[in-house]
Amino acid sequence: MTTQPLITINHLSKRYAPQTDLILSDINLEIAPGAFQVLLGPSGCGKSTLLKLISGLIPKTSGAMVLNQHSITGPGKDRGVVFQNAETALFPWLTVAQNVAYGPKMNKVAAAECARKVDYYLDLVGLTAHKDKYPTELSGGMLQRTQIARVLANEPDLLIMDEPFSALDAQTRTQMQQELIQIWQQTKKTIIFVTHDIQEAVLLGTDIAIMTKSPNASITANYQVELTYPRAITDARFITMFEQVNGHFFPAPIIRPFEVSA
Ligand SMILES: Nc1ncnc2c1ncn2[C@@H]1O[C@H](COP(=O)(O)OP(=O)(O)OP(=O)(O)O)[C@@H](O)[C@H]1O
Repeated sequence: MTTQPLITINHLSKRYAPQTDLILSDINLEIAPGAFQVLLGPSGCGKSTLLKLISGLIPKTSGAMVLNQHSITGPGKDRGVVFQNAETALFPWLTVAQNVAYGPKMNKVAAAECARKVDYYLDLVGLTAHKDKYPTELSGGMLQRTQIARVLANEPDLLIMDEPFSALDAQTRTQMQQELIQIWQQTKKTIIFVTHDIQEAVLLGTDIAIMTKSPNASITANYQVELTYPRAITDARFITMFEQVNGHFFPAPIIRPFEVSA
């Protein structure tokens, strides 16, 4: 990495209770400013645990995490977290616009600036026409867009996303993936995005870190994906990347219909 990393993780380990296995063991990762870093691993390997550590929501067992040249010791305004379940992350008694305004208001941002931020981020996620609706009146995709706008309105350096699209139907998910790439390109935020979906990882990431199973989960590779956006799953280079990543989890070659012999 030639530029100074935004975040550096060195020899990070985590166990939840004394005398129990390490969930994460010796995690090492550098993330460049502006990267779209995907964390890809099997269910239960500790992806959410790693995100919670980076978010400062839980303490590490050992190792170091440095963000913007400061050690991570707790939650901070420099990080914003987008959760899988947007419904529980939003305040149901506030409208879409009020949910987005919540963070800036808490941070005592002046009313005019707060209104400007709300307008800007609602426009960015395509929700201007729905700003007066309440969360119960929104679709799954709209809920997730609201959550993204709400987090972005706090203008964090790092957007931390924990399987944000996994509860959505396939069509909405594809649309949200495309929209997220546009949001990322427009805001130039650094994103850490957890998924266990290999296709989603190759569609989105500039970098894809491969996690092994827990206990003692670690990162065995961090692929730089050289493909331009928007990416097409039918592109030969996409398929090559997919197969390379897939090989970490399913060593046998993928059998395609045209390869199956009668
Ligand atoms: N608060 C906790 N106390 C004890 N063990 C925990 C706690 N939270 C998670 N774990 C354990 O840590 C391991 C990793 O869990 P984690 O949720 O981080 O994995 P994950 O990769 O995000 O899983 P998934 O993809 O299924 O969401 C699991 O064995 C889980 O049971």
